[in-house]
Amino acid sequence: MTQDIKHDNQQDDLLRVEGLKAYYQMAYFGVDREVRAVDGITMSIKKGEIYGIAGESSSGKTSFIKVLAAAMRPPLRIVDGSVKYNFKNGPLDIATATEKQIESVRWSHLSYIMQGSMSVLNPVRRIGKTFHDFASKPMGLTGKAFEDRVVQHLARLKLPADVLKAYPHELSGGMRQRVTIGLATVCHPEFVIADEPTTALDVVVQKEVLSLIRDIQKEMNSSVVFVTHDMSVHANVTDRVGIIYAGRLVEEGPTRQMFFTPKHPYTAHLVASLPRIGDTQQRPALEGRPPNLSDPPKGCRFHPRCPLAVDKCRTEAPPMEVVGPGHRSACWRWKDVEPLVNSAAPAGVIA
Ligand SMILES: Nc1ncnc2c1ncn2[C@@H]1O[C@H](COP(=O)(O)OP(=O)(O)OP(=O)(O)O)[C@@H](O)[C@H]1O
Repeated sequence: MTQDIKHDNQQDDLLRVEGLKAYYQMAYFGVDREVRAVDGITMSIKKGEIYGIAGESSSGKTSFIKVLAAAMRPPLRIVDGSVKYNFKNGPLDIATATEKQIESVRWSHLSYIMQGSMSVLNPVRRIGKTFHDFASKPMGLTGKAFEDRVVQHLARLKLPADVLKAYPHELSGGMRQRVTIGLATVCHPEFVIADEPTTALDVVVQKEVLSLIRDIQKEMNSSVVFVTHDMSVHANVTDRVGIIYAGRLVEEGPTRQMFFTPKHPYTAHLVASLPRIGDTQQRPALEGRPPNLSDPPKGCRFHPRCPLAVDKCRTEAPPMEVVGPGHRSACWRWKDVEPLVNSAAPAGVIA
C-alpha cells in the first residue's frame, strides 16, 4: 500500500501539506544555485495534536516550518505543492495567499516561536511594547484592557507583571523563552509553531518550559508543531513524530511506535543513539555526513549511510508507504529494520 494519509479523517486536519517543495534559489556571479531544502513533503496535522519534527542539522527542519509559518523570505521560495490550513475564519493556502491574507491570521490563528528568543525580542524595546506591537491589533484591545489581558496571560506563564517594563537583556534565558511563548500564545492561536524552543536552556528550565507549552496547548486545544533534534524531548512532549532527512519526510507515526518499532533505518539510528541506563560509553555516531542539498544522491537519499542499502535504494526513491496504523515510512526495506532496534528503552522514555 503506497502513500498516503487519506485513511485519516481529513475533517480533523487543521493543516494539510501536499507535495511541498521549497528551495533556496540563488545566483552567484551569473551561476544559478538551488538548495532543495524541502523536497516533496506530504503530511497533515490534526486539531489539538502536538506533532514533533526531528532530524539532524541541515536536514531542512527550519526551512520546512518557516514555510508552514508563512515566514519564509527570498531566496527561500515555494516551487511546488500546497500548505492548506483550515482555520476557524476560513481556509488558507500559504502557497497562494496574499500578504494581507497572511496578516489576517498571524498571531490570532497562526503563531511562530522562532529559534533563539533574543532574535525575536527587540533588544532596545521594552517587553510591554513588543507585546503591544505583536498582539494589540489581532486581539482588538488597547490601553488598560489590553495590559490586563497580557498580565493575566503572563501570570499563567509564572511571569510577574514587571517583565513588561524590562528590556530583554534584563531577563534570564528561561524568562526570555517564557516571554516568547507568551507572545506566541497570548492571542490563543489555533496553530503554534515552535523551533527548538528549549535548546539553549539548562535541563531544569527546559523541563519547565516544555510542560508550559503542553499546559497552554491543552488549555487552548491548539495544534503545535514542535521542532527539535533532541529525541528525548519528542518522547516526552509529542503525540506524533515526523523524521526529516535531506529535505524529505522519511517516517512519521505515533510517538511510542516511533521509539519502540521504528520502520526506517535512520529513525532506528536516532533512537539507538539515545543513552540507555547502564551505558558506560558514548553511543556511536552515524558514519558519513548528510548529503549536500544542492546535489542530493539519486534514489533514497539515506542510502550512502544506510546499513540496509541494496541496489534498488541507489537508483529508486522509495515512496511513503503505510506500515501500520497512522504510521508511514519511505524505505524499500522497512520490514527489515527491526533487528537494528535496541529493545531497551532509552533513558527518559517510558517503556
Ligand atoms: N538563507 C539560506 N540560503 C541558502 N541556503 C540555506 C539558507 N538557510 C538554510 N540553507 C540551507 O538549507 C538546508 C536546510 O537548512 P535548515 O536550516 O532548514 O536545516 P535544519 O534541519 O533546520 O538545520 P538546524 O538543525 O541546523 O537548524 C541546508 O543545506 C542549509 O545550508
